[in-house]
Amino acid sequence: MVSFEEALKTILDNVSCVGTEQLPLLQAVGQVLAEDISSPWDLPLWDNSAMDGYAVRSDDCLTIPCKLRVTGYLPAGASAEGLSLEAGCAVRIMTGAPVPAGADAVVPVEETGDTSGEQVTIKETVKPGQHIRCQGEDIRRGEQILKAGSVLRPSEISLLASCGRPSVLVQRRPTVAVLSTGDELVEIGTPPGPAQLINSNTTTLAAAVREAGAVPRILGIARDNRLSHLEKMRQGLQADVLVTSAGISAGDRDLVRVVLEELGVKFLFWKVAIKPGKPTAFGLFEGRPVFCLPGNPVASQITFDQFVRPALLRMMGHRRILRPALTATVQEPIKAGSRMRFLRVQLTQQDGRWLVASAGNQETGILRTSLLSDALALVPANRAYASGDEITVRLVGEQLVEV
Ligand SMILES: Nc1nc2c(c(=O)[nH]1)N[C@H]1C(S)=C(S)[C@@H](COP(=O)(O)OP(=O)(O)OC[C@H]3O[C@@H](n4cnc5c(N)ncnc54)[C@H](O)[C@@H]3O)O[C@H]1N2
Ligand code: MOO
Repeated sequence: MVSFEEALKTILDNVSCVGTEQLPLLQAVGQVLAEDISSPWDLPLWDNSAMDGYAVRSDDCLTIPCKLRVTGYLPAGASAEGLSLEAGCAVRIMTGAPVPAGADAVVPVEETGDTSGEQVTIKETVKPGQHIRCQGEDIRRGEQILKAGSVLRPSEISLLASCGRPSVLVQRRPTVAVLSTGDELVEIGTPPGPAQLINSNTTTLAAAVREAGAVPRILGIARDNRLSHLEKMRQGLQADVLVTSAGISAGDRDLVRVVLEELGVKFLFWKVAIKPGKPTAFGLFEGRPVFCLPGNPVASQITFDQFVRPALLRMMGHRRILRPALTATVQEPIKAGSRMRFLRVQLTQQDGRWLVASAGNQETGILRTSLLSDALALVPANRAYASGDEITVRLVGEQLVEV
């Protein structure tokens, strides 16, 4: 049996990006850039006004107040070509409009008076260069603005759009086949009969695949016989990644590993010293990862989050692949166990410290506890904690703050 750390390392050492694709900007949000980007032009493209007001020559405004003659009007979108500001003159200008030749400052309208006629009074001191956004002050033409490996957030998209890029080369999202196994399962929509239960793991795992940014392919249910497993798994092995649920422990009908081996999957481990999630297996089929997760819904969710999610993120080119961890203070004693454990916990903040408390019954059949938890506490094997001890917790889900 491998340790949690060994299992994660084995997985991460054996996965890599699956290829690139050219995508329109909007479809590329959240993906990882696969090319370096240089700007084709200066940004700003030309000197422009940062305020609604008057373009002036600062030398004309050495004595305050002063009066200038208004000789033009430049709304955003108007061209300043051929326009040159004479001494003693001002041009009415709007935010974003090009600054006319000769002007070296913009005076916001609030700092002016007597603006009705052909004159304007400048009421405040004018510094050369004020309220002018200079050509190229942000980015120079030819300058590298984004490196391959950058994650495309709205701020990266903003730069790409400003550079006139309609599409970009990004790391492709892997396809992930999701297969549940078991004779006891019925699909959502069919009321479960005696000894039957709803196949919830398929939808849960597909949702987690989508949340990670990859593309789920639902294969349905493989029944507990070799032929059914063979048929579904052949399909599943065509995807970039195969994730199976259940049928991987010691039961008489636990066929997953045997059939995958028959199809050519080479397993690198098939048990991990963690609770929940001991019967987790990982293998490769023609270099593509195959994850076999335990059937217990909580175990399958936790093992997906700890093993499959980081692997998918790495396959999409992300460098940040682990959920954030923090140190929290234990409020109730935690007993030692023989395997490393993931406890579903709640976090609260007090006097700048994080306090951690169990989110409820930790049995792997209990779904409610997951709903109530906002982190997983990582309890090493054979380690007990007393109240007041510090423990590492890993946040689950997106952590936002309420208003
Ligand atoms: N002798 C041993 N028995 C078990 C061991 C062991 O090491 N030795 N490990 C236990 C642990 S821990 C777990 S976890 C389970 C996992 O076993 P499997 O992955 O083989 O899963 P199953 O036995 O087929 O099912 C477990 C449980 O989950 C329910 N299930 C299965 N599929 C789904 C689904 N798609 N949606 C919702 N629920 C599902 C299933 O009905 C069972 O209740 O094995 C222990 N036993
Ligand atoms: O360790 Mo099994 O993975 O829950 O309950």
